This record gives sequence, structure tokens and C-alpha cells, in this order.
Amino acid sequence: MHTYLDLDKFPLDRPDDPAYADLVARCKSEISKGGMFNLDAFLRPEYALAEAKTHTPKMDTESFNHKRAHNVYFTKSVPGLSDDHPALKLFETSNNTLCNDQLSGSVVEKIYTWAPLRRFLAEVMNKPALYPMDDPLAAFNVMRYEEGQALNWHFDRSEFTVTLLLQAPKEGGLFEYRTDLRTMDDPNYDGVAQLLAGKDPQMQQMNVVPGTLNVFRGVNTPHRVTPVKGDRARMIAVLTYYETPGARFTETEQLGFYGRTA
Ligand SMILES: O=C(O)CCC(=O)C(=O)O
Ligand SMILES: [Fe+2]
Repeated sequence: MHTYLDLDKFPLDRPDDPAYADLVARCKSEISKGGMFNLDAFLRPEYALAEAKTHTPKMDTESFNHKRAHNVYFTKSVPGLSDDHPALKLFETSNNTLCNDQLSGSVVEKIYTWAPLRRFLAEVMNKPALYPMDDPLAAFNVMRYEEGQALNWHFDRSEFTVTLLLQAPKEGGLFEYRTDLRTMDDPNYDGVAQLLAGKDPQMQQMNVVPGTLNVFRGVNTPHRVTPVKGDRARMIAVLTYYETPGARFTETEQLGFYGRTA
């Protein structure tokens, strides 16, 4: 993994090294304060860009164009909320996705299945362990956003999401988020409506370099990717882990996100 990953700067393979404990402490502190942390250029940028290039032909011909109007919850309705409530405002999403069953042998797969990464993430997230999903579509993906494509406001299904930016666009394609807009006890529908109306002063933007590993607590922090501008696509790998082994999407979720079941 030394070839691909900057393990000198981020010693995930050396848990007994004092630098490992320092890194865990830094990431824990960032995630508890702001809901995310970044390992800048964790995947060496030249390999990130090479990976983007490798997946481009398949992306052109075999990817699923995830294109739909959806609300932040990805559900048709929310019990107790009238269908015209502004928190249920619909937005357009469009991107192209390759699933893990289309990415076997890739560097992204090597990273997803590399046990030290899971152990490190579990430690930072205060979990006894983390496991890969047992889902041929949802475990890890590579998503591409070309000019005009975007991922609109949403809350994630999983408690947190791990991404690796492979290629950055020339302009646009920015990740925007609003930390802890809701809690498990308070759905804060009025706050959601205010964010969707573009009126939340606490919204933030993140911009990262290719190869950066981002860990983001997205279950209560709504986020989006703004439309890409220019002729260089944004490509990003999304890695999903759960606290229990064997996690799978339902068939409805698989169809909604990937256009097929498997
Ligand atoms: O493309 C991104 O940076 C965000 C991906 C994301 O939010 C998701 O897959 O749920
Ligand atoms: Fe998300």
C-alpha cells in the first residue's frame, strides 16, 4: 500500500507508532468539533488521477446515470409533515456511478478492503470495529460529475461516509454542508427549510486536493455537491462501512441509487 498511500505522513499501518496516536487524536477532535476530518493527499495525487483516468472508459459506457428529483430524505413523504412543507422541497441530482461489482481489481477496492483503514476509522469514530458492506453495489462506488451535474441536498443513510477525491473539476463541484442541522431527537424541519431556501448562515464549503480522504458524519449534516463547471469532471470514490458485518441496501434503495438490483 506504500506505493499508493502516503503512509509516512499517515502511519495507518503502524498503530504502535506515537505518530499514529497523534493522528487519531487530531481526527477525533476534528470530528467531534466540526463533524469531519481530512487526510490531505492520503492517496498519492498521481495515483488518484491515474485511477480517475482508468475508470473513465467504463464510466462512459457502463455507469448508471443517477438522475432524479429528490428531497433531503430521499423518501416520497415524511410522516407528520405535509407534502408541501418547504423541508420537502425537491431538487435535481445527476451524476454517474460505478459500483463495486464494476470496480474489481481497482486501487479503490484495494483501499476499501485494506484492514488498517477500517481499524483506524473505528478508533477515530469510537467503534469497537467497522466492517465492509456485503452489498455488490453499495459497498464502494466511484461517482463522476461532469459539467452541469450535481448531487443535491441530502442526509446520508449511514452515520458517516468516507470519500477519496480522485479528480477535481476546474470550477464548481464544491462540497457544501451544514453541521448538525438535526439530531436524532429533533428533526428541525424549519431549519431544513431555511437551509434549502439558501438562508442558513452556518453553511460551509470544503475544497480538497485529489487523493484526500474525507470522513464526514452525514446522517444529521445535510450536504450537497454544487454543479460542476468546465470540461474536467469531478471524480470521487465513496467507501461505506458499518458497525455490523453483512450490511446491505434494500432492493428499493439499490434501484433508487444504482438503477438495478444485485
Ligand atoms: O461527492 C461527494 O463529495 C459527496 C458524496 C455523498 O454525499 C454521498 O455519496 O452521499
Ligand atoms: Fe452524502
